[in-house]
Amino acid sequence: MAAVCDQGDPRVPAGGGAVNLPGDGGVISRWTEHLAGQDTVEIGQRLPPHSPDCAGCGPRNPAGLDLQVVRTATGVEAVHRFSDAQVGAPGIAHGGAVALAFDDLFGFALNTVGSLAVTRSLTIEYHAPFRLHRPYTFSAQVAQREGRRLLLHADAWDDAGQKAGSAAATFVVVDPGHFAAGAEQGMGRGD
Ligand SMILES: CCCCCCCCCCCC(=O)SCCNC(=O)CCNC(=O)[C@H](O)C(C)(C)COP(=O)(O)OP(=O)(O)OC[C@H]1O[C@@H](n2cnc3c(N)ncnc32)[C@H](O)[C@@H]1OP(=O)(O)O
Repeated sequence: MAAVCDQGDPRVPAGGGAVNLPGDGGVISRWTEHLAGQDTVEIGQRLPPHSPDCAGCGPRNPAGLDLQVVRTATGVEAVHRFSDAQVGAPGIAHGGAVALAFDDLFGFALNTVGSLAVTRSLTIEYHAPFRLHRPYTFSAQVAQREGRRLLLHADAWDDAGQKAGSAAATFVVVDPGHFAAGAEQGMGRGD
């Protein structure tokens, strides 16, 4: 099967694409192609970042989480340790950083349905504090599709198997033109 992620350098996803917006550096066209190739993604395979500068998964963003996401049988998964840069209360990850992790992981779950979509609503349940430097396993999947609406669910567990958080989101399917204004203004600091 064809790989959608260039394992050699996750900063440079493979592929081209028919949709090109000025100023996007090819990010939108590459991501659209990855989504279209969703049935070629193997279970356990790492997925490419949304962009090199993405706050959730971009390896080039020094303020980002640098999430490493893999495809699972039912959706996507990431094991993540929050760092000192994401501290809220002492020793505990900021709730907004946890929400970022869930939201970005939902963006990867789009690979299982092959649609480009954006977050319309996001609800987080914080069951327990997310401790800094401790590994948490985040798992997400698309639960339902109703027209343009995608209903998604995610959970996060600590390394003792206790649920630390869960999330529900509604994403709305958009076409690549949705990102045109942002692309014209530059999608990241490298553009
Ligand atoms: C660059 C590489 C790519 C990368 C792509 C992946 C990157 C993922 C990154 C993580 C995700 C993000 O951060 S995304 C960034 C944060 N999110 C955003 O910026 C989105 C901002 N919002 C918008 O642009 C807009 O509101 C849209 C596009 C989401 C929707 O606007 P619209 O197109 O006018 O659609 P609208 O008619 O309002 O709603 C569409 C349908 O959804 C329903 N709907 C609306 N709200 C809700 C709701 N809360 N719960 C249930 N259903 C709802 C409506 O009833 C309707 O149903 P019906 O009448 O059709 O039945």
